[in-house]
Amino acid sequence: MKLLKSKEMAFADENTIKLTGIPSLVLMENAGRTASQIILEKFNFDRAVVVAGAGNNGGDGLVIARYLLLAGKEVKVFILSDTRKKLSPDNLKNLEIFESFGGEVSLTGENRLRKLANAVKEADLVIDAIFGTGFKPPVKGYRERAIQIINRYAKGVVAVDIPSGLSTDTGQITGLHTKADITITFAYPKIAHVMYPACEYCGEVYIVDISIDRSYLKEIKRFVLEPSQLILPKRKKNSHKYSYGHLLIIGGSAGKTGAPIMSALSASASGSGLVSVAVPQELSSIFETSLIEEMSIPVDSHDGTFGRKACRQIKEIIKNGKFTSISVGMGMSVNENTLKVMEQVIKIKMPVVIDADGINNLALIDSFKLLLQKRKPPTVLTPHIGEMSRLTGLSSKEIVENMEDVAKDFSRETGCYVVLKGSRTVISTPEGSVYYSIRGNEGMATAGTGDVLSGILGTLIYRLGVEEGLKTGVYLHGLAGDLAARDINKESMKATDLIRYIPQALDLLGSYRSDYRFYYSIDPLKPYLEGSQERENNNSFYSN
Ligand SMILES: NC(=O)C1=CN([C@@H]2O[C@H](COP(=O)(O)OP(=O)(O)OC[C@H]3O[C@@H](n4cnc5c(N)ncnc54)[C@H](O)[C@@H]3O)[C@@H](O)[C@H]2O)[C@@H](O)CC1
Ligand SMILES: [K+]
Repeated sequence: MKLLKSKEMAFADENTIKLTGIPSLVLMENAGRTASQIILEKFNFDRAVVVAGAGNNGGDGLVIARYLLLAGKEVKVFILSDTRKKLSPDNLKNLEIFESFGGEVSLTGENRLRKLANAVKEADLVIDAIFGTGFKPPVKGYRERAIQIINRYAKGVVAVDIPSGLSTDTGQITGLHTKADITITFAYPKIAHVMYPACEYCGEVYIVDISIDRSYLKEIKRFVLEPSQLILPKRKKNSHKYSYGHLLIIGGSAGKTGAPIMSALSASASGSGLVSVAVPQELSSIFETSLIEEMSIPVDSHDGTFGRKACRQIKEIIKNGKFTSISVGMGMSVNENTLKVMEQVIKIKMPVVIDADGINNLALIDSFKLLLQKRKPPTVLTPHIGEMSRLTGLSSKEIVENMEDVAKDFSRETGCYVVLKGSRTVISTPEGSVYYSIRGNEGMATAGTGDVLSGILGTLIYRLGVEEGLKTGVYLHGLAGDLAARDINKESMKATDLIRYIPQALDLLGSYRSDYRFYYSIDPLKPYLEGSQERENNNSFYSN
């Protein structure tokens, strides 16, 4: 599904209203009606308080208030404005409708905050409709105090569109904001719903189809990866091992033999027909004993790393072998000879995934951007934040706060695919598409998980084509991590556990089907991934 910024959403809203003839009040009705349905399904409650702002987010809140009233709930509405004159036309209209249905509304400027606090204390649930996509920081005065009241006293919070006080277009926190149990957004998710730390305050995110004309968003090439949209590798009955590719892994050095081994095992688990690992000769016996199905190719070594002749030998190996893609860099170390190996590898006309020390070596070559630009076959770089910092000279902070732009700029400049790994992983393509993955968890912040990814990606870029291979590979890797976290725990899980969970992750992706509904969760696999601890913590109040 697409992932939007507030301006893009406003553009689609405005054009839908102007050019399709659907009135804005109908969009608001669609938004509020389905949102109230979600609220009634997800929560057991009698008393709700709706805290509404003066804009259209508040208008949505008033529609929700009406449907909750019709459902027999006790509903109190507080509008954070000192006068009705400041309300947006659709907000005011829905306020009047709500009142004609017998609803109770308090205009809450400076002086009714005590009343609001008492109502919030007594309520089972607060609907936060203060600010939506029209929010501009900072929050001040009585609105700030209203948010403090919600944060202090609310037993449950539903955010309409976004927790009020969060800025839609960034994962960064700009000031005080509400903290929601669930967030119900409209048409498409926005950046704050998926990027840390903001997304932690959204709770589970639901997306409601409000009848926006999608043709106005054709140009947007920013997506959240969805399991139903991913292509999976398939086997043909009439086939042989060469039908499924031969991945060449290049890496390893003394003390870091585990990295290419994990990469090789992951490649086999994700469906590579054959896997070979080119390694420093003196470490060869380690690979011979650790790898059974995968082959190792010893090359010249010196002091536990690649030797002087390794570069030429690797060139020959590739010339004479029938490889279909290369993953390079895992545990390779950085020295004069590995630098030469990297210089050689990027000249080879074959799709390549460059990871870890492959990136660190590359960053030391003066003209590395030029060399990348010159490459005809696809190049994939899989940097974590530190490696991206080495490639770009940007600080970690700059990268974390602008993952999409940093990855996109690098792709544009070099013609490479970038898989920028962090608490969220962002994929960017040379054509300017960006994919966000919401899969994976903090348990994967442990040594070796990147090596696992390099094996999966090296395999799937051949099996599925580069773009689809990266999308499926990144999601699969995160899903294996989420399954491991569910069954083991986030502290104890290790990179090798991820390899063990690749089969189950592939099965889950293969069996998952989605149906069209007026609303859906941003994470449809969540029910499959809840650990025993989460299941126990789910009290009957938030029932799903
Ligand atoms: N037709 C549409 O455009 C639709 C809009 N929808 C809703 O409308 C929302 C966007 O509505 P709006 O553009 O009216 O904006 P919002 O309702 O998000 O917020 C804007 C209001 O808050 C005020 N405001 C913004 N930042 C402030 C601050 N820091 N301190 C004090 N006041 C502040 C603005 O002056 C304005 O009154 C969406 O989030 C969504 O909930 C939905 O009803 C679906 C259809
Ligand atoms: K809100």
